[in-house]
Amino acid sequence: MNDPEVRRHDDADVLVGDVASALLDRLEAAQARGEVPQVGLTGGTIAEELHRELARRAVDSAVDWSRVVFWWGDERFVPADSPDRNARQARESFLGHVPVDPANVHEVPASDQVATAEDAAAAYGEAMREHGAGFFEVLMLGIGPDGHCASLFPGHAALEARDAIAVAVHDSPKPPPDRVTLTFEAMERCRAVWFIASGEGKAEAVARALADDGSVTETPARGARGEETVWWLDEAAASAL
Ligand SMILES: O=C(O)[C@H](O)[C@@H](O)[C@H](O)[C@H](O)COP(=O)(O)O
Repeated sequence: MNDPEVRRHDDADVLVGDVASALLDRLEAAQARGEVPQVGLTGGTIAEELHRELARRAVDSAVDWSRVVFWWGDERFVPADSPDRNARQARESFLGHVPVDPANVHEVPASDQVATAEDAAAAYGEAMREHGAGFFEVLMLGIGPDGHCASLFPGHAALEARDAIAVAVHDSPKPPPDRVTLTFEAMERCRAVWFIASGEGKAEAVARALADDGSVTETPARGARGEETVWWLDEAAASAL
């Protein structure tokens, strides 16, 4: 597991363009090796911008979208058609605009499909085991001002989860309160974990996440590491480094 790499960009537009370009290149390379790459998407505002940019660039890329498998790093435990669902936002901004194979898009079960967030986490983890995932080519993550990533929030029990791919989260400080999140253990099985962060509002959390010392309990993003970990930042988000 390598040390995190930081890649700085002038502004959010340049940041989103570079991440989109790098992701498309990585998917093409994986497919050229005969692989069917698995990608973990994330929620959040800069992720939405990335999704729109990917949809714009998809038509000119060599990626065979029917041979890319999509998962989510976390999801809100709300009804499937809720505007709060990360999957709904990703379908509207990205997946609905590229020819993915619906069988390759694995949403976390919603609150109108299973009884509890615990059931959703168990089913999602089982789906990942069945499909040989957990070895994501790339897992995308955002970071909150409090240093959370996915739905791993400061001081929450999910930070300590072991022997589980996904767990339920309740009383999330970021609404909605009930969620499902990948665990740090699942993230460590990813070839690459890519954080994307934009704006002054993230600068302090980014600096805490990348500091030489600090606690994962206080800044969960410190605990999210893949075989490689890249922080894609604009200058505003990098301004406290
Ligand atoms: O489900 C979620 O809420 C997201 O997965 C969450 O982890 C998000 O990535 C960060 O909170 C950053 O969100 P913003 O980019 O909107 O600040």
